[in-house]
Amino acid sequence: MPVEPLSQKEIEDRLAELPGWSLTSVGADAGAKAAEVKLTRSFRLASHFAATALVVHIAQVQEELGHHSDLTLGYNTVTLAVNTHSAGGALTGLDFALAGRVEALAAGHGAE
Ligand SMILES: C[C@H](O)[C@H](O)[C@H]1CNC2=NC(N)=NC(=O)C2=N1
Repeated sequence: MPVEPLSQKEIEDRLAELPGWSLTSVGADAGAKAAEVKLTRSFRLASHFAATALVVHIAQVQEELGHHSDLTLGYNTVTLAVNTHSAGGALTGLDFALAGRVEALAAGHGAE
């Protein structure tokens, strides 16, 4: 099933509902490769183990949705960055659906 890119207005409206999430430009290089925009958020946790548990929980949700962020584990931080590869790297409803699911579970991990 094809997924449609969201318009700039749709992106702004959905971002307004997701405090803590922002758009970041990643992957630009000096040559041919253009920067991609990703929907991004970082969380801080109480410990490395707590951060690792959040990564596992997010991975479960990503498998359920069939949609996967770049998911980075730091010492006590977890960072997600996501766009939709099958839409050419555009932002789609799938990215915001994942962000909403992650918001709902992160609080239960004490993530800030
Ligand atoms: C078949 C499978 O669902 C697709 O390859 C999914 C997997 N996870 C994905 N994740 C992201 N971020 N974008 C995609 O287009 C994508 N496609």
